[in-house]
Amino acid sequence: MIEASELTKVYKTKKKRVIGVDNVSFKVGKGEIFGIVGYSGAGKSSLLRCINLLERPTSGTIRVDGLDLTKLGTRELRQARLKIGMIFQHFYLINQKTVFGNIAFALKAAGVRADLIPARVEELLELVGLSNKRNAYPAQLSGGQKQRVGIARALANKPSVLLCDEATSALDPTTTKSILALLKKLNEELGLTIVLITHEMAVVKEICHKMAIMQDGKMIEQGDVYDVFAAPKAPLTQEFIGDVVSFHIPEHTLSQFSGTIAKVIFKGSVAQQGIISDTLQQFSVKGNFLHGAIEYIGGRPLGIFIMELKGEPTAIQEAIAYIKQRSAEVEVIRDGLRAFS
Ligand SMILES: Nc1ncnc2c1ncn2[C@@H]1O[C@H](COP(=O)(O)OP(=O)(O)OP(=O)(O)O)[C@@H](O)[C@H]1O
Repeated sequence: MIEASELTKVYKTKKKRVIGVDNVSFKVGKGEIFGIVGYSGAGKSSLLRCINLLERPTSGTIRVDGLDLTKLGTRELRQARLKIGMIFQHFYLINQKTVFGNIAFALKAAGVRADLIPARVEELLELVGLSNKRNAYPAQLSGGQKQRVGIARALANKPSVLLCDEATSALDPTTTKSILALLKKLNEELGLTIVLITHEMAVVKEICHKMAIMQDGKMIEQGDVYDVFAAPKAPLTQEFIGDVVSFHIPEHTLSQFSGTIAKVIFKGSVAQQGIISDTLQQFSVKGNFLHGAIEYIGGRPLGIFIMELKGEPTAIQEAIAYIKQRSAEVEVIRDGLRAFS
């Protein structure tokens, strides 16, 4: 559906050369929601804008529905872009037009016959839950309602792809949830492929199937959201995940426990908790749960626990190795204190 290969975007100003996107490759399958996370300046907007060629990549290719957009002429590119909708953090609605007028404008601009426009606008208003606001002006709408107009406008020409540029960053948490729920509904009901950029990991956790982390123009890690949450590799990925799944135990609290402190992450089934207690019993290791939760990512449980393990050091090592074999990730945060004293 979307295939970016070795995309690079270099900005040249009079004084310097800035690499916005640095040799990035990724694929997004049809009907997937792909989230790109990174701090400000990481290159997210530049990359997103390369997908519909709002920014022309300096090198590399971008294929959407099999078409290499970098090879298209102006006319063909305009046609291809109709199949790639886009929404923005600041909505960019036309203030002088009503909600109806804003959506109708997108249809008119795409050359839709005038007599077909009203019915299609009504259909779109229904889809985004704004039928009762058709005659309102943007100034009379809340942020969430404005974004719904933005979404309706982006979907006017029945695109197969929707690009979301920090679409919920200007919204409060409750409104963010309702917009994310709408995007998910559109993804499921229309089979819409969505690429979103955000600095909020909660957005990715809420609706994305796949994700990537960007830093200094590069994609430093990518994969299924569940797998990345279960075993983040890059320190920046771990930092972002820590925003939504935090298991920080203060030093002074940890110092009250003398055993080995381990973080245990197990995937897929809540029942696996039993594996840990059975294993500890088998190896004569005592375990204390200090902190823990089961997070649901895309509906799949991911158990994350901080434990104190007490016993003979070799028994602890064996128990950890055994738990690892049984589908859990174990990271020793601190070795036992007394065991080594
Ligand atoms: N038009 C431009 N001219 C020169 N440099 C640019 C231009 N657009 C972006 N950049 C630079 O490219 C790099 C990536 O910027 P980009 O806006 O893509 O990052 P971002 O992750 O989207 O950040 P933000 O969330 O703040 O927009 C930055 O160093 C930025 O200054």
